[in-house]
Amino acid sequence: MLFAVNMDVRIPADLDPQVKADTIAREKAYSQQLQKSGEWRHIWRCAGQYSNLSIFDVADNERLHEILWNLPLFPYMDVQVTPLAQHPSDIALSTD
Ligand SMILES: O=C(O)CC1=CCC(=O)O1
Repeated sequence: MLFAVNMDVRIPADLDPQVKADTIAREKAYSQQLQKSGEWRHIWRCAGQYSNLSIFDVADNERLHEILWNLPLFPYMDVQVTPLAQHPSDIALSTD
């Protein structure tokens, strides 16, 4: 199942710099592990924002929830999830 996930990162200004650096490093390692496994298909920076737009390919809603809930930055994020369906105009689906 494909999902588009928008993550807006809102780290408090008064968060300890070492905790912030450690959390961001753990976020990167966690994300890259899931990219290698194929569940985190794409990650794009939303230009001009501390946000990303990511595409996940996971077995079900529960697996997506597990992945998002365990993001090290999750406590500092606003997350929006959009389930994706095939578009009928997608030329990849065309039999013509
Ligand atoms: O910087 C971000 O957009 C938050 C984030 C998600 C995965 C990652 O490595 O950083």
